[in-house]
Amino acid sequence: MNLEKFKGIIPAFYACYDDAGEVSEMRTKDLCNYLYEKGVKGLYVGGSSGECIYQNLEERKATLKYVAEAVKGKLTLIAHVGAPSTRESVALAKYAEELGYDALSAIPPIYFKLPDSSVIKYWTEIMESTKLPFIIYNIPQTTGYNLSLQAFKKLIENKKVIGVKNSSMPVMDIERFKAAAGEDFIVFNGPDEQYVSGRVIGADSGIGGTYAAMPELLLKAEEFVSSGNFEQAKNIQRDINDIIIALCSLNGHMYSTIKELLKLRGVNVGSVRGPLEPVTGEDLNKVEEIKNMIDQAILKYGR
Ligand SMILES: CC(=O)N[C@H](C=O)[C@@H](O)[C@H](O)[C@H](O)CO
Ligand SMILES: CC(=O)C(=O)O
Repeated sequence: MNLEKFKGIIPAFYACYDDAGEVSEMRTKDLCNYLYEKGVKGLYVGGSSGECIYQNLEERKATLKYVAEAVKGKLTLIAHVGAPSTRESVALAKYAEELGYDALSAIPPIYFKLPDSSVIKYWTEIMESTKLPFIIYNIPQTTGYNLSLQAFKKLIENKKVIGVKNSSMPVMDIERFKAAAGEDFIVFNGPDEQYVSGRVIGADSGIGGTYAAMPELLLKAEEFVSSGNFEQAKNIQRDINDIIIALCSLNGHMYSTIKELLKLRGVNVGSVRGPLEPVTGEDLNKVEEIKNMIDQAILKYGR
C-alpha cells in the first residue's frame, strides 16, 4: 500500500458547534476549507479534539459526513471511531467506509481497565468490519492504557494495521514502534510539543490537537525537519511550545482557548461541550495575546 498520503501535517479536527451547542454543518465545512487552504495533508476526524467522548453516534456520523462532503479527494481523511462499545465503533467504521474515508483509527476501550486480549479484540473487530486500513491510537494519559511493545507486535501481524498514532510522552516509544514495524508502516507523532524530536527519532508524520490552531507553524517545522535544517527546527519547536503552554494557561479547557483563537483567526467553530469548560471573563482578552504570538512566529519563519 502506498502510504505517502499519510505523510505530512494532519490536524486533529475540532468539534464544530453552532451557538446553541449543536453540531454545525456550516461551521464544520468552514473549518475543513480553512485547513485545506492552509495546505495541510489530511484531517483526523472525531478524535479527542473532536470531543468524540461527548457526542452521540448521530452527531459523530454527521461530522464524518460533513467533512467528507467538504474535502474528500482533496485531503487524506482518517476517521476516529473509538466509542464506549465495540458495537458503536463498528457502526462508525462502516459509515466511514461508505463515505470514502482513507483509514480508520481508534483509542483503546475506555472506562473499564481491560486486559491486552480485550483491547486487541476490540481493535480487531473494528478492523474486520471494513476493508479500510487501521491506525492504532496510543494515548495513555487519557485512556489509562499504555500499548506495550508486545501487544503492538501482535497487532501489526494484521496487515490492516498500517500505523500507530503515538501520544505517549517518551519519544523513545516512537523509536521502538518504528524499529519493530519497519519502513512500510506509519508512525504518527502524538505530542505536538515533541513534533521535531518525534520526527527525528523515527515518526513519519504527525497528528495533533494544536495543529489546527497554528497550521502554518507545524508545516514550517516539517519543512525544516525534512530539509535537514535542525537549528531552525529546534527554534520553531520552542516557539510552538511557548504557544501551547499559553493555550493551556487560561481558565477554560485548551480546546476552548483554541476555538476562541480560531474566531480571531477568522473561523468560528463555536465553543466546547461540558464538562469541558469555556474560557471566560478576563481570560478571553488574553486570547488576543496568543494570536499575536502565532502571528509573530509566522512572520519570523516566513510562509
Ligand atoms: C494528550 C493529548 O491530548 N495529546 C494530543 C494528541 O496526541 C496532543 O496533540 C496534544 O493535544 C498537544 O500535544 C497539546 O498538549
Ligand atoms: C488530540 C488528537 O490528536 C486527537 O484529536 O485525537
